[in-house]
Amino acid sequence: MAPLAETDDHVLAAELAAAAGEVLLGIRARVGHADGRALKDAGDQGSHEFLMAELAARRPDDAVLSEEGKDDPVRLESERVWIVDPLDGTREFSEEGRTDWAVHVALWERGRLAAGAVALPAQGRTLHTSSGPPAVVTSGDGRRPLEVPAPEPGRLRIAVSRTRPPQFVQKMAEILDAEVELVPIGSAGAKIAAVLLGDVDAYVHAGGQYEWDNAAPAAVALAAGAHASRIDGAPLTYNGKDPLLPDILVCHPLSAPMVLAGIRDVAHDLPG
Ligand SMILES: Nc1ncnc2c1ncn2[C@@H]1O[C@H](COP(=O)(O)O)[C@@H](OP(=O)(O)O)[C@H]1O
Ligand SMILES: [Mg+2]
Repeated sequence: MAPLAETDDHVLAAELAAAAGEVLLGIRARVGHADGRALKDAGDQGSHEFLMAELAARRPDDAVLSEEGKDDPVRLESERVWIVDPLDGTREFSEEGRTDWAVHVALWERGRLAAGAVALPAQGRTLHTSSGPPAVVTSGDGRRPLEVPAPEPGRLRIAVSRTRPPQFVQKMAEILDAEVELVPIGSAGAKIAAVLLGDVDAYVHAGGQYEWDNAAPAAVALAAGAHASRIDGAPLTYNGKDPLLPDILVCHPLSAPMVLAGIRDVAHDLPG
């Protein structure tokens, strides 16, 4: 672990997410894909245990909210809470050859997301916040600043869940004043990374999700200059008593008014 990680939360988030990714790649190689359930369980557990041990050692005073851990109410009194999803896109992790799964490590501090990292181990890259350029992507080729690319006029590629796309999204695609393509991708982190890397233009999700599914990706997206909000346009808030955070929109700020208006026109069960 680089010495900087001892004082810099961005560096720690990035290093832990990438290192947990290495743990997961090792588990995938060792357990194999023959028994999908066994592989999913080994991945969830192995990455969770690694992250819990590292956070306990490196930030002993901070609270942790992990998808795989028991929710400790002490986090509601804490000023600093790490919100982690040890393996997002568990289903895709268990499918041979798929690269759309991620490790999420975010830090919530006094009401706001202070740092975040999304490792995409099978893609060999990690997107994370930084104290230099606000967001960066690191890979074998080094490190470069990350800025959400502007959309091509008249075209909108929207990433959606492979298994649980929002009910309204097809209808919305039909009414938007653009050529819309729906792109199924696994993992919230992988979908938001696809927006930030320019592979798609937006991510729309509704119907269920938890803080660990989107805290780290939202932290990176906001740092990269993207729009990230609830699907009614309200800000995303974290470390709630109930960690349910069922919907999210991430896109370039230029696309946000059109997509928010499209959602408003077709969705009848919006929150709030
Ligand atoms: N309707 C829903 N209710 C609860 N969680 C949901 C959900 N839709 C998606 N998720 C969670 O969001 C993550 C991304 O999902 P998807 O790939 O379908 O977009 C997954 O996390 P995990 O893989 O950590 O369980 C999944 O469980
Ligand atoms: Mg998840």
